[in-house]
Amino acid sequence: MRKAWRVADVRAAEDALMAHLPEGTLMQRAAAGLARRCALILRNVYGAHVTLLVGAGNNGGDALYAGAILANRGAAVTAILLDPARVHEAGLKALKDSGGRTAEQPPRTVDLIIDGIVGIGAKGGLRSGAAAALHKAQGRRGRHGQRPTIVAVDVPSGVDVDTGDVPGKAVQADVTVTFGCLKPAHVVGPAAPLAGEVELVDIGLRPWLMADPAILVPDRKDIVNALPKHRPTDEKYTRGVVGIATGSKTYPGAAILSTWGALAGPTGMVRYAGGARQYVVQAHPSVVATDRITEAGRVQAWVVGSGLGTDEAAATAVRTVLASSLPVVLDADALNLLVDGTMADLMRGRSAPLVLTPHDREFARLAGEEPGPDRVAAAQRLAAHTNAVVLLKGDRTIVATPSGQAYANPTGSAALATGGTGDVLAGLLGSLLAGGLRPEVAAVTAAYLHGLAGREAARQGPVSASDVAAALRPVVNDLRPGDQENVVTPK
Ligand SMILES: NC(=O)C1=CN([C@@H]2O[C@H](COP(=O)(O)OP(=O)(O)OC[C@H]3O[C@@H](n4cnc5c(N)ncnc54)[C@H](OP(=O)(O)O)[C@@H]3O)[C@@H](O)[C@H]2O)[C@@H](O)CC1
Ligand SMILES: Nc1ncnc2c1ncn2[C@@H]1O[C@H](COP(=O)(O)OP(=O)(O)O)[C@@H](O)[C@H]1O
Ligand SMILES: [K+]
Repeated sequence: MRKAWRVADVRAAEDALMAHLPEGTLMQRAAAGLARRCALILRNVYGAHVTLLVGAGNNGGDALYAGAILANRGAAVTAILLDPARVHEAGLKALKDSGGRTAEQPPRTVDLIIDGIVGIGAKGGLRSGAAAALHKAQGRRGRHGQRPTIVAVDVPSGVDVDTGDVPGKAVQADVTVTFGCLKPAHVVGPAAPLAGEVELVDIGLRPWLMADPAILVPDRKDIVNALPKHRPTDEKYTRGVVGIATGSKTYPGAAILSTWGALAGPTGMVRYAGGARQYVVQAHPSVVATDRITEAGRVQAWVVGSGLGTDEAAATAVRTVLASSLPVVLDADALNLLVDGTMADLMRGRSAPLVLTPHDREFARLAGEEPGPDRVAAAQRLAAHTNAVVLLKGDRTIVATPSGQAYANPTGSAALATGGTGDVLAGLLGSLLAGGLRPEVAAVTAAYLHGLAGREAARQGPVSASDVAAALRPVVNDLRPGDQENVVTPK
């Protein structure tokens, strides 16, 4: 897992580390890493035109020192000081001593813009002076007529570092060079795509980060490790059976899509219970279908939700699974049935895992408030309140546990923003739960695989939820560890 820490924890670690180092050491390390990445982007540093946007804090200091390193290597470096009365003096001196200069306007040629406007000290969106300087520099062209590359120092300026919110104007970076550790803005919210490619420079901070990370971000290895391995002795029941109670005669599509998602998961069998049974069996002959949950036979987890409606029969279905001692996923209509609070005790009193998968509007109905700018905190609050793992859907889907752990999914794809893809996700998630994964691991794994499937489907053209469902199986297969086989060695 990659990890992101909040600003207060970063500052505490920096203070602790700096107490052991000569003054300025951390900034020198940061600037060296920043300059190294800029040089790689420029390829020929000699003769390159670099413009620094320099704010009044240490973020500007980093930019000035990196500018000095590039100037020493023969780049023409121009610093635009956004607040000339408050500038990192030692950094400015270093730049000037290396042949760099200051100016009020960016020069005619700009190959590279270094955004040192503001870092972890940010408050609100870009201020007007900074936004104007950025706009001008971005309008220039490089030596070869190309648009300037933008490298953000630590974070793209203008974002809320702790939440990933973008409250106003902000820098859209090609590359962000960050120091010591990732921060939430690199991995969640609308800020994350503004960072472009994120490079983490080691400045020796990690041993001093005492606080727990605010957010975990799974990578491919985590998902490979999470996926169950089939044993040679497995049969369908030992692999787990997932029960799907979604869709209805009116909405059979939801049932077909969620069973499709479930079929891509690790379970040995998928049971369906509900009004769309005929359609489901037609689409997926391996599914064993009944009309009602109580008739379905044994399963190891239930998915109840989308397309079910919110009538008394639907409410009974939700109550039945909540009263069981099985892991449960509640999605879509099932979430709306929780809103009036009549099932609150049943829900909070469960000891078996429960995963809620709201999108923003479902979240607002359920929580009584919009997720707002801090989606991680919002998901954590709902998770604590409901005693459930909450998977808050979005372009960077968040998973939060009742104990306050939060994960951000890195694989989201706008291709998923199409009707029915949530049904596919819920089915897959149910299969992972029935396969024995802990609820937060199942949720994180499902979101990750679902995002990859969206990307894969998008390679073939416009995406529908069926395409995402069809793409899931090869995606899962690609990440699933090889099954144990009985290998017979010839004599
Ligand atoms: N600490 C360390 O050891 C290390 C720290 N390092 C570096 O220091 C950075 C943190 O530096 P920092 O604490 O000086 O704050 P910083 O991000 O420069 O911002 C403060 C300035 O920004 C201004 N400003 C605020 N909001 C704004 C906005 N929306 N738009 C425009 N301007 C805005 C604010 O103005 P004010 O509110 O005071 O008027 C003030 O002038 C960190 O991100 C990393 O790069 C590295 O060298 C590694 C070692
Ligand atoms: N812009 C986006 N980028 C990445 N993923 C997205 C985006 N928009 C939606 N998604 C994903 O698509 C799915 C949509 O689910 P949902 O809103 O329940 O739709 P439906 O109810 O139509 O199935 C979620 O997994 C969500 O995270
Ligand atoms: K910055």
